[in-house]
Amino acid sequence: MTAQSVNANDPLERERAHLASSRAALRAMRADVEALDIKDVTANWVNAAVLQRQIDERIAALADLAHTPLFFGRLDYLHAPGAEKAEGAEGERFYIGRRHVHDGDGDPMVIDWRAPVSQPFYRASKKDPMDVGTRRRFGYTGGELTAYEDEDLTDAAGGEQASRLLQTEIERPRVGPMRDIVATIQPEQDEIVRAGIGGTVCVQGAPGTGKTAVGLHRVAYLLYAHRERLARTGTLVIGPNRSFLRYIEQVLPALGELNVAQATVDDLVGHVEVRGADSADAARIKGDARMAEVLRRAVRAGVTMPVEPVVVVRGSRRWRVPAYEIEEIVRELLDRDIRYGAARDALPQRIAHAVLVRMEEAGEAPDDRVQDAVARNAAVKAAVKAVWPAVDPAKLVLRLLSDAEFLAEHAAGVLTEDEQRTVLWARPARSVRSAKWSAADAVLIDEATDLVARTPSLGHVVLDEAQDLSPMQYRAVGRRCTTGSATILGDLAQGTTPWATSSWAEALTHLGKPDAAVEELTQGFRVPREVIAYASRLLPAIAPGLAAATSMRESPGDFAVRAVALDGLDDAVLAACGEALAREGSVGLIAADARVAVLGELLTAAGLPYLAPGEETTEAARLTLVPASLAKGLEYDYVVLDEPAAVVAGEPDERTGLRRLYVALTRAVSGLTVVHAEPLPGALG
Ligand SMILES: Nc1ncnc2c1ncn2[C@@H]1O[C@H](COP(=O)(O)OP(=O)(O)OP(=O)(O)O)[C@@H](O)[C@H]1O
Repeated sequence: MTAQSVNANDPLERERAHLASSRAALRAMRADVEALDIKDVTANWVNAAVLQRQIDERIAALADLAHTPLFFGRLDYLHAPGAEKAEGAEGERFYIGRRHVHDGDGDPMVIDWRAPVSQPFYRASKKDPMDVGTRRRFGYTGGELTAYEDEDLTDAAGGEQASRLLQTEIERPRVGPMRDIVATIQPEQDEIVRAGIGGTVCVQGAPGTGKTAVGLHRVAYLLYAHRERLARTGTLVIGPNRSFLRYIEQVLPALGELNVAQATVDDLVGHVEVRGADSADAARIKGDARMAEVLRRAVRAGVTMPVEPVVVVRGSRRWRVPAYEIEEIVRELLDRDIRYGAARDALPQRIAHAVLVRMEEAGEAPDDRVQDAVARNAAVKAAVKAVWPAVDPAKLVLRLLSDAEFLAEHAAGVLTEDEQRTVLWARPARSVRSAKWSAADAVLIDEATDLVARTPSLGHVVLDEAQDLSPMQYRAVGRRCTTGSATILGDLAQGTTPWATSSWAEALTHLGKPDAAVEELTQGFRVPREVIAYASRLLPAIAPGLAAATSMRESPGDFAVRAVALDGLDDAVLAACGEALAREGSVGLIAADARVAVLGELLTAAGLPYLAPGEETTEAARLTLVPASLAKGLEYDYVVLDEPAAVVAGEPDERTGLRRLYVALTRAVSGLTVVHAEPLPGALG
């Protein structure tokens, strides 16, 4: 492997020339789209608006961003791809980049990283060169092409060597939001990114192993490989909270994908305004999958067997369907596995059919229109209303949580009496609007809504930080991809909810994808070696059996644990922040939620401006004050961790506390300073 820097008249100049002409070609592609005149092709303004929006998106996607290099790699194939590998068959050269660029003749100048031809860039090795002779990686400095590095894949004898450019990319200081990793996706990551759309993949990975990155690149890949299908069905990325979503929101647009929706689980089930909170016990029971059975029973409980016949009067004739026959229809609908609302819609037609049979027996020849008319007949409507009443999902849940008898009736044998008491509201709510709904209640309403009418399925859903979901939340996500697939990302050791999952097999079952493959990522790209070793001391207590991540970072990282006297804590924390700010990159001060207000005042008094998590760090504003509860998924170059014991004490039980601490300890990219006055918790002491 050779790394080279600027040197006139060398291959680097030729590569720069290719970059310049590729950029010119991209500008031309953009100009072509901008010049499109849609006046002649659209007959009405609705079409015109839709088309114009598509054109605007295409123009945006064709932007030449100064700081995202147009290509980052080159593959020299030994033969033309697909051609006979006969002797003498000529090889072909492809530049690999974020998007496809072609010249005026339509010949490719840059190939999209997601194209099949690009795959060897990520996967080829000396053992399996995939018909590639040379793999070239490019190095950029501020948008300028400044270096390249070649790997001769035909030289099977020479060992595999780590790439300098890859190493530089991994060690690069972080500022601003999350960035894409297209230039450096690793083989085991690529396998997940390019997994087929048909299957659901679940990824267990220690902190910083690239789960989020892999999930986002997988959506981008699927959109490329199945554009039409996913444009129709939709894609969605689910993250734990707003600040996390803001942190990741620029990755997909940078890859040219502007139409991927983002949401939290709470957003998905936003049927009511959430203003209340549950005790941990109540939330755990409300999140238990057994609640689905309670709801199923409660929804169907409104169905009552008819006692009266239905009598339809048409003209001078009366048609009578006896109660027992309607009961048969109702029983049959109950037995069928269809939604409550769909069955309710079917019932009038079924009763009308029974009337029509009688008409035919009497020698009439009614057609479909007659059946429709009978189905709309007032007597039929009244019967349906009595037998199969409409269900308002929110009202139903309101009643379950307010009315002990109603709950007992449907939870009998499913929830214990104790559990029933725990979920019942202390003060029953009067209306859906005035009720103090909790997040778990909203999930129950979502389940009830789906029992009434099927939730539409998306084409692909990415679920990040999945370990924190309750079984009922998994069900809520699962019904949004019943006919599609999902990518489930998480780390059992980072589960910090009282209902956090302890097994992926179980989680996948609740999600409705029990056959999904579970993959594990162990190579860590974020946390320095010493820091991950320190944090991993907590693993036996928080997730026995899980392996610690390795660290791909060569620099050992700065790591310090400072014990101070109780009255010296605040000053020591300020000093540590000052030291971190003297370095390059972002700084995160992570503290127990209860300490955040005090620390905020302290920073302000010290003249240190700070941001909230999710607000974009810039060169000018590099310090973020992070409540431990929002640290998940985020990363900072330097982390100052305030009083670990307080972080642990902020959680309802010790294991959850230690897991929260594990999350906080694994946010650092270049260095971590732990400042404490109280004894260090658990295995850290
Ligand atoms: N192949 C790669 N090349 C370069 N950087 C990478 C690669 N994979 C991951 N990274 C970087 O490592 C960091 C951690 O990645 P990411 O946030 O996706 O990890 P994670 O597994 O989701 O972590 P956590 O469990 O803490 O949420 C990010 O800065 C990401 O860009």
